[in-house]
Amino acid sequence: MASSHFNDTFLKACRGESTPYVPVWYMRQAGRYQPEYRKIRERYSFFEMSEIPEVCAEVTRLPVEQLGVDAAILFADIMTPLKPVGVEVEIRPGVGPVISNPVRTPADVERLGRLEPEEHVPYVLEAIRLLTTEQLNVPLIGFAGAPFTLASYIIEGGPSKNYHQTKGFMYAQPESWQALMDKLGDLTVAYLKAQVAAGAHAVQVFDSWVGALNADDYRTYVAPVMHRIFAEVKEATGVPVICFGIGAGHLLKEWNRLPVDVIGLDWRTSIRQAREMGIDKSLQGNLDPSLLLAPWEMIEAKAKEILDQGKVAPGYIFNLGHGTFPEVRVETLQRLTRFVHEYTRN
Ligand SMILES: Cc1c2[nH]c(c1CCC(=O)O)Cc1[nH]c(c(CCC(=O)O)c1C)Cc1[nH]c(c(CCC(=O)O)c1C)Cc1[nH]c(c(C)c1CCC(=O)O)C2
Repeated sequence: MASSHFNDTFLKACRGESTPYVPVWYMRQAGRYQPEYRKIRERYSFFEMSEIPEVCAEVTRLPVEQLGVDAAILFADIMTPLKPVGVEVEIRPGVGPVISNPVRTPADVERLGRLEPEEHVPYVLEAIRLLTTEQLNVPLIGFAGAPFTLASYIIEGGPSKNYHQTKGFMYAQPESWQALMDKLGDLTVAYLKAQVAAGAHAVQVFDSWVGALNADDYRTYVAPVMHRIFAEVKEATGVPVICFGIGAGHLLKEWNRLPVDVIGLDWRTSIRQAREMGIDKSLQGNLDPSLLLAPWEMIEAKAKEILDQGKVAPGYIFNLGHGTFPEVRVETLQRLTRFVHEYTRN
């Protein structure tokens, strides 16, 4: 451990226990808004950065040291575990993952391989070991993309606005869709279990784009695999698990039935609304990241409003409603972190 004091406020809040202040971290807290990140990125591609354990660990640590946040998140991408099982993917700046051999047929689903974490992503596990045995004094969050969101990239071949190909595949080829969910579910369970075995203290599953489905279709086509992933990871590891997605306010009641500890909210649903809907898990979120470009007074007023709703009960973690982005100033996130800590310290 970097210092003798391990800050476990984030883990306590995940478990619904009381904390001396509201813990905070930011989605995409390692990224191009940091001059130090941009400097390292000049020398490596995205995947090179995350595949060299020392570089991965350095980039993961940077926001913890720079912003004073209460948790680190592994520097990798949701596409990381798909590369070794046959998905040809590159990360294009300003675009995201682009896949040159998209999945379009049942035969394409058959061809996807099985993930053996120690063999296929040893660098991820090595970076986690470096971070958790000596470098960090805050918890490390491991993560994975959820099957629907991963499927959306590998079927569309890249980012999408309406997910026609993905949902078309789901409706037109339900058996093959099920096979795909099973495969991606196995991959996600193996990947998350390996991350925790290597030292990760909690895991977040990003189902960023699942809000494209209505609640009935979510129940039919996606909820079973999500249930299995969370149940198997919880059973095997016992660490807190977080479920997050964008534009998924209409799915919150479905998520509340999953065996998760924390639900991550985007900015469309307030903490109060989620509680009024009967969501009884710990909550994480949800300042609109666009607000980070507004004058400080506006950011502070909105943060206050969110914190006033969150801090009334244990089981709350401050975060953004989605990732931070290149135009955000480091100073803004530093100031916001200080504000969250000071405003909620009891
Ligand atoms: C959908 C999704 C992706 N990746 C991820 C998601 C789920 C969360 C979300 O909804 O944002 C998850 C992710 N991607 C990254 C992390 C690392 C940890 C962290 O949050 O700091 C995490 C947790 C690094 C990254 N992943 C990516 C970057 C930028 C890479 C670069 O330096 O060019 C980073 C730091 C690339 C990426 N990868 C993806 C996108 C949309 C992009 C951004 C494209 C861009 O705007 O340039 C797919």
